[in-house]
Amino acid sequence: MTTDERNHHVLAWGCIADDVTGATDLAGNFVARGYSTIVLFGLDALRASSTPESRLADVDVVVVALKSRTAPVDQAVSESLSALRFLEGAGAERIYVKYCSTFDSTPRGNIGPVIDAVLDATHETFTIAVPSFPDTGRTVYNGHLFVGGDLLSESSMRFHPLTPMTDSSVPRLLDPQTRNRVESVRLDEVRAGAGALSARFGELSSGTPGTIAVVDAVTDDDLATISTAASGLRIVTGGSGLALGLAPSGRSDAHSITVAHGHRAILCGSASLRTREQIARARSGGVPWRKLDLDEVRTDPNGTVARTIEWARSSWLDDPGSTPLVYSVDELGDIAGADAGFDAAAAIEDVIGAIADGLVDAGARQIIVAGGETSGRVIAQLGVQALAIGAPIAPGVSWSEARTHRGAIVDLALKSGNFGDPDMFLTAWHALDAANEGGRA
Ligand SMILES: Nc1ncnc2c1ncn2[C@@H]1O[C@H](COP(=O)(O)OP(=O)(O)O)[C@@H](O)[C@H]1O
Ligand SMILES: O=C(O)[C@@H](O)C(=O)COP(=O)(O)O
Repeated sequence: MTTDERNHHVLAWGCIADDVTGATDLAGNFVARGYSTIVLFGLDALRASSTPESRLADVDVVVVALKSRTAPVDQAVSESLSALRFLEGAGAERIYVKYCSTFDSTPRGNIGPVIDAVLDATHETFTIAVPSFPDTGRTVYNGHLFVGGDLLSESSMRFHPLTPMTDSSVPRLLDPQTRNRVESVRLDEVRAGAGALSARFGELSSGTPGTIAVVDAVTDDDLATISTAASGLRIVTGGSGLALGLAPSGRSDAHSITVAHGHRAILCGSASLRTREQIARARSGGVPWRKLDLDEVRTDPNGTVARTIEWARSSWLDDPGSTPLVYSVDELGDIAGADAGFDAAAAIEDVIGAIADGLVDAGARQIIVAGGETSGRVIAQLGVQALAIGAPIAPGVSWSEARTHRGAIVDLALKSGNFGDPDMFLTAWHALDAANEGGRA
């Protein structure tokens, strides 16, 4: 934390994340570099923080978590601008626009329109776009995004229920979304070193309209070079990986959360390949499970919620340490298309949100939620306004501490669809168990 002459709190970074798991992913990476970081949710949380000093004292980074990735473009832009105004009011020196490391978007947006709006509002004309997050297998080479060595368009992301990714070229994906010029900065230009790269950014930053440079990065060292070269930029954009390129802050107290005592549960609305692997591994590991029935969700959502909560209660009665798992997709064929006659995605989000609320009322205090959209719904339903970041579980996933609208303290692991080891639903609890003695994780 730094302070200016008027002893006014200055944030090193203010971040605008387009979904909730993405926000905790980014926050975890800032924490890993020693920045004390808080995640705030949506506009209500921002209004509640109109006197940021109390909530933001001793914080280096604020990540505002929106649920704007698949919102209508106008809404995504206006919410992002509200977040920007809040962050600027809170004294943010630099702004980080966070989107998915698999560039989840449609030809209309929302990545391009949000970047355009943030550049306009800050009177900046140049920024970089860096989706790479090598620790999770996402790399960019010659402008092409790879997921674990496969082109994005040949990865499981081509089947995403909301943002199917069928092209791998980041410049080609971004171009129809933005009013700015899109340029590609290749790996050899990155490997030429931070000085040369910074000069290249300088060349690209002249002229009208403005420019968004999609920068290749294959390793954490590339991210460090980009981060150094971009140190003069007020606005940066990317996945969370770029934060890992920052020099360490030197702070050793960046993460710490209360270990909440109570039952455990796992809630998955994610259809991602890795989540499906984690579900299969948990089921074969003996975790009690319940798969949501789409017909029942459509015809009797309230009954579905009530029966699921009752089932979880009976699992805990049988074994108080059990981790009941609720999910909706085993295989791609389970995903209801637009022809299902109802908005299955929204209905499942609503049901999982209500189940989360009921489970907390029933005593759940440690919960894994899989999927960004799903996590956004759960956070809204629980009325969570802020998250503190705790122990890491896997690249991009950490435990966090929340206070619900009824005042319960709950530890949450909000897991991006494709993140975490296949056995994460069995092993993520170890970080809390290990910290139990001291009560902090
Ligand atoms: N069986 C299903 N049919 C259609 N949509 C579904 C189904 N199960 C889950 N969904 C929806 O798919 C979306 C998954 O998005 P998200 O939660 O971000 O996870 P991920 O991106 O990992 O798939 C959510 O809106 C969820 O409600
Ligand atoms: O950048 C990433 O990959 C993640 O932070 C992320 O945003 C993933 O989104 P979901 O898969 O929708 O959780």
